[in-house]
Amino acid sequence: MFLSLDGIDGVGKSTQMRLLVEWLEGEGHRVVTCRDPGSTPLGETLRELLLHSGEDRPIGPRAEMLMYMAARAQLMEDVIRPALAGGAVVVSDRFLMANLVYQAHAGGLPREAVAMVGAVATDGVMPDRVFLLDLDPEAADQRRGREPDRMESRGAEYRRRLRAGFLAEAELDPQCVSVIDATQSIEAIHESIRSAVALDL
Ligand SMILES: Nc1ncnc2c1ncn2[C@@H]1O[C@H](COP(=O)(O)OP(=O)(O)O)[C@@H](O)[C@H]1O
Ligand SMILES: Cc1cn([C@H]2C[C@H](O)[C@@H](COP(=O)(O)OP(=O)(O)O)O2)c(=O)[nH]c1=O
Repeated sequence: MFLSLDGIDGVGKSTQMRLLVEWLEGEGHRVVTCRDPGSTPLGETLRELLLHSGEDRPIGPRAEMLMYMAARAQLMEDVIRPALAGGAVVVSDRFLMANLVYQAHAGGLPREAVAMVGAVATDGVMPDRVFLLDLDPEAADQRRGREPDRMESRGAEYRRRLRAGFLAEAELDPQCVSVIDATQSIEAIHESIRSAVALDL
């Protein structure tokens, strides 16, 4: 089974991922975790470039989209596909939905073009369930508690488009995407995620 968590920055993904993995392992499942972009040598290098490049190394919107896709393609080949083949539960911190939202809905690239590149990058392997943690961007900003990185410093309007983009993507695939009200307590959110996963397992 392949699960992913997504949503705007600071919404509580890492917190929920940790709790979900602890619970799954406690239930006796073998769990493989990853982060997108990242979790391979190429992916971590691309992540560093994507999140920490300064003005001396501009990254245009198309290059940015393709760099996220390249990181994901390597992640699929080296981590996700072998883990699924070996019977593990894969839990990914973000996946293709983030590309559709950050680079298409909020970033202005055509959604269908990004989706087509996504089909190549993932080789058609998609999460069985995506947990979308939904929160007002201002509330998420307050939770973050550190300096914004390159993606996080794009301003309030971009962040509002992100939230709307995530909700629009969720509406396109309500069977697969569970939208969770992230204003709830950490434990209440964990409980919703856990009960949905228990039904799927
Ligand atoms: N439901 C919640 N309510 C209040 N604070 C939360 C909640 N979930 C996470 N936090 C806090 O918000 C901050 C960001 O959470 P984190 O899991 O790192 O978010 P993300 O991985 O989405 O950036 C952390 O300090 C975390 O303890
Ligand atoms: C996967 C992905 C992430 N992103 C962005 C979202 C985040 O701002 C950033 C990295 O995500 P994340 O792992 O959430 O970083 P953090 O350590 O800040 O929690 O990259 C995209 O723009 N496109 C993508 O395809």
